Amino acid sequence: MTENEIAAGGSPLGKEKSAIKINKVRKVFTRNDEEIEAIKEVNLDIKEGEFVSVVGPSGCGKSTFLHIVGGFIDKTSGEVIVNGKEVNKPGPDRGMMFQESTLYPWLKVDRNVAWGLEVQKLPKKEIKERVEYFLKLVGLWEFKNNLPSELSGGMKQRVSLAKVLAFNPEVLLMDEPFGALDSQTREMMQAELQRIWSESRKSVLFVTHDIEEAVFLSDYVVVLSKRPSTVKEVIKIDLPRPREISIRKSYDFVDYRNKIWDLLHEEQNVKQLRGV
Ligand SMILES: Nc1ncnc2c1ncn2[C@@H]1O[C@H](COP(=O)(O)OP(=O)(O)OP(=O)(O)O)[C@@H](O)[C@H]1O
Repeated sequence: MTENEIAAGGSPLGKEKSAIKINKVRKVFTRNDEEIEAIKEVNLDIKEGEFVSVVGPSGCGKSTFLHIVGGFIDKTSGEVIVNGKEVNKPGPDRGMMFQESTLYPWLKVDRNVAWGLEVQKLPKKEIKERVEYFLKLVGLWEFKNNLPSELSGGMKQRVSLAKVLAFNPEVLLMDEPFGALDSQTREMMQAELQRIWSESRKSVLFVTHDIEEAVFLSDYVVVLSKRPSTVKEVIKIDLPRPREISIRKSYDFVDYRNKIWDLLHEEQNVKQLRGV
């Protein structure tokens, strides 16, 4: 995916397969007879295996956008296509992860990961294998018999990730998944997510407020404008992988960070001048 291709809403000649294609998505909320235009128009084409982050000024519509892709919020117009199929409701092809863990407090870790698979009535042997594989992948197999209340915030989010991956979704949609964690745990989780992503090679759409998190994890960072949002710029993050935590100190990393910071602050300044 190149910047021009994304800006143009896709790569007509591209050989790589699209994982998530967003065509002219617009969203207007209605509250007390008042219309609130959250998203003016977003076009994106995320190829299979890409990690794409979305950043933008507070309230610009990032979560709304991700929830539209997840099928949890109806769009006003436009099209969302995941692996060739138009989506209008939640489905197992899209695994969603939120800021707060969605684990059941009364179920042990392994049962939490198994729960959705049991609902889907998968064979017992397959459930057992998937639970073991994904708990090992997130490094928490030895905590399989613990309750969520016995885990730290970072561990809970790793279990949540194992739970989502166990469904084998085609794409992962992540809404500030590390937003509630302290900065050190957050850095550790970012490194973990990079490792897990490189092993699973899922396509990821990741919403964050944290510019460094976006640069560290992503192939592309999509910068949204202030509300009603449009795609202001798409930045290709051309840093080698795997990325060590120390890459944050490199000249190139700081350069990407500053560029995105400037783009976001241009948006915020316009807002302040207007007194909004
Ligand atoms: N259900 C709703 N009804 C009416 N307006 C809504 C609804 N949900 C969101 N909005 C509005 O849409 C806009 C975008 O909200 P959204 O939460 O998507 O932004 P965001 O970029 O994720 O915000 P933040 O960065 O603060 O988390 C906001 O103005 C918000 O008030």
